[in-house]
Amino acid sequence: MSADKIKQIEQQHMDQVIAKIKTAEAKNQAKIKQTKADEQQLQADFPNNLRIKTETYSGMFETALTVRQQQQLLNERQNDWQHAVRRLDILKKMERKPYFARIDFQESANQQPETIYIGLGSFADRPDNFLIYDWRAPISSIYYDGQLGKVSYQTTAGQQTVDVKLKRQFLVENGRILTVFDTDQTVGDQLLLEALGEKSDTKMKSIVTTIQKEQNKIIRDTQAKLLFVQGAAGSGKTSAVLQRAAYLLYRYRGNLTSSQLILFSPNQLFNDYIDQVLPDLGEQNMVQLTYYQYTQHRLPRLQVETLQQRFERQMTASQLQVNRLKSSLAFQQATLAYAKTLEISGICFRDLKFHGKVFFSREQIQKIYYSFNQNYHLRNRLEATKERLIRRLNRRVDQAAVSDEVQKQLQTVTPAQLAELYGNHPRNFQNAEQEMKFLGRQLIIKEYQQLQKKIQRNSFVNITLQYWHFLKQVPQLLDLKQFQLSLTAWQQAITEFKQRTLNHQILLEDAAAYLQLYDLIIGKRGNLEIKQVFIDEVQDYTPYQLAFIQRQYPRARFTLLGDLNQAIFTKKASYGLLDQLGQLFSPAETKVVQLTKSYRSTRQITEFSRQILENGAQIEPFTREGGRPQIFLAANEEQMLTYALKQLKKNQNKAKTTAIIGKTLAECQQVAQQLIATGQQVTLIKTENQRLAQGTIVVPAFLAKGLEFDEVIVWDASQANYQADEQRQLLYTICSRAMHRLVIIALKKLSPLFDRVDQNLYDLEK
Ligand SMILES: Nc1ncnc2c1ncn2[C@@H]1O[C@H](COP(=O)(O)OP(=O)(O)OP(=O)(O)O)[C@@H](O)[C@H]1O
Repeated sequence: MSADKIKQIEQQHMDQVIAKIKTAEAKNQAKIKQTKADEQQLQADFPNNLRIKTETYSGMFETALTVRQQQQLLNERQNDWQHAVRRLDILKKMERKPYFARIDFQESANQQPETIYIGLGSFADRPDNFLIYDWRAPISSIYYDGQLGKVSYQTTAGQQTVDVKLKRQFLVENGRILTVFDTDQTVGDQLLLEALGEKSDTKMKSIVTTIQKEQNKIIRDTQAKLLFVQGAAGSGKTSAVLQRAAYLLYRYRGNLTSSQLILFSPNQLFNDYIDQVLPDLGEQNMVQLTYYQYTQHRLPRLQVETLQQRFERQMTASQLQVNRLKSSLAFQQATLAYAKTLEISGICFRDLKFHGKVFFSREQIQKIYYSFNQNYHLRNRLEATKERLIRRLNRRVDQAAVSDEVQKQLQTVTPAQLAELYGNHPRNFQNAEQEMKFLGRQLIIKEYQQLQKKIQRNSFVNITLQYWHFLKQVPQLLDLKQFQLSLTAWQQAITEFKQRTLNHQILLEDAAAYLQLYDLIIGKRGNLEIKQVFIDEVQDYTPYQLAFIQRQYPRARFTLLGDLNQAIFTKKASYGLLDQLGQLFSPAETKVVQLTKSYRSTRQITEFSRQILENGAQIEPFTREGGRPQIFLAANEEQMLTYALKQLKKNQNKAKTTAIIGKTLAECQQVAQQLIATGQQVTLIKTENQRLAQGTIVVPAFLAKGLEFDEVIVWDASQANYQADEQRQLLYTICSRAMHRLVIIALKKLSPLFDRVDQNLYDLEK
């Protein structure tokens, strides 16, 4: 059959499906209206149906029951309504693009071939007559997994094998089929090529129509407790994990909701960049946060080191070793061991004060804390202490209530104040003494409530002092020599920690251990609700941080995605990460998937940037062609600027997004200023709380993580700026942000980190 004929027949089919989708939309709209009307009716009728009976206990019970029932009915209507609204949203999307693929297959030789169409959601015009299958349905897997011929897929009843006869892809716009590709005509990659050739956007798009086989494995895995994805820059890790979240929500519908998923992102800017993907797939967004946000939220009194501070912090050799120690699992083990010793002695408390005077001294509190027998562990020890403190507080309040001073004060209150003191309390006191005691208590209770809150919130635990005490114990708990550290160097680190806390500051590497110790002392239980934790750019987490996160979500399965070659914070230490993870998750329940093909950049850019790495050989470029990267060696700053302006002009004509990526924020501020002075429209991205913008942006490397741009101009990749070997991963990360064009500008002498790159892979201008 000719291609035109195929297209025509397929269009007819699509038209029929769209007509049915439209009918369903109308029905859905009616349903939305109906459920809303029902809800309003229910609300309006409520006062008529409700008979308030409060005279007797059973009457009150009956009233409460009616209110509960009403609430339940309302909730049901609300759910129906939300469900219908969401469904309508998907139908509207499907009306424009009902499906993107068709598969013909035979279950066995003597059975009729079947045809299915695959789209964003499933759609049936009658029960069991599916016109479209959800891309996440078990059968849809064969579209992503294999070529023609025998292909297996996983069903709830086990593995099933079918013979795939036809695999057809459609490029659709507004209900019109633009192109049809049959993958047996060796144009399987055509659709992918089209997708990758598109312009960059300030929002990430879903990859549902072109998920690759390896990515499909990540998306559909339901076995592993730890799924670790090591993938080259641009290999689709982030894309795959978002598709995975959508898949899991579908697969466990009814048992899993988006509020039970959590995603740790590298920075807030990135969070914003990816927040459309799940809604585009018809799912609600999950909680997205950064590790910094998590720790800062839990440490309101301290200023946790920001991304920029962390990136730009200069460390001496021994500070680097201290950092390595504080990042390690050995340090975590030391924290746990130290906490255990606190069951016997050594806990640090602070005085609880009232009106500036000591109310419970720390010695008193400590005495209570250690008065319980050895069966009391940290958690119940603290609980029991709090209980006793509250009891003592109550006794003191009772005493104060009948004191002469308070009783005298009572004589002076106005009738209105008196009425307030009585509140709703029935006035059936046994005697006048009881009544005066009650009123006295009411009068002073507010003042004491502050103290009570302090007790409830564990304010009497001096965690900073405790952590400092712990740091001092560390040489007894682990071998400093293993971290090439002398005792003096360690003591210096303790002094620095103390100095910082005096200024209310804490380093990110201290935050995990500090919180861990606090959690152990107060016996904080993990969040049992969360079922899936996703961590993107995991190479920038330390083993300690991962261990800490793992303890926060004890019931969750973990998907960790990263590229050890892009460790811009943890640098080479990240190469050992996988080994360390082996200590946190059982190897039997761990699955490691490698993604080696890089989709983001043109072949020329990937071939160039992988050579910056010492071990980049296994990164495979995707065959999308473009120009060779350009390197420009400028003699002075003026030339740098002129060259950059020339590049920007080219892109502005094509309405492309260009990112000028500098090493530090200071450098970026300077470049942006200079460009603006020449009349250029540029957006400087200074903090992670900004939004990405179209056009030209100037962004420091540490914020460009995970993002991509049509063109990247690396600002000043000179020897002066990128010299040390530990900058290699940073340079690779920056270069690999480019989708279509990569330009590198350097002042005077190019960074030696490019020495490894084959000179035929780029154009050099001077
Ligand atoms: N199967 C696919 N179909 C279409 N586009 C894809 C596919 N896989 C990846 N891409 C595209 O490649 C680009 C890079 O993907 P993504 O950002 O998910 O990669 P990554 O591995 O997280 O990269 P990095 O580590 O550099 O942050 C995106 O534009 C994405 O849309």
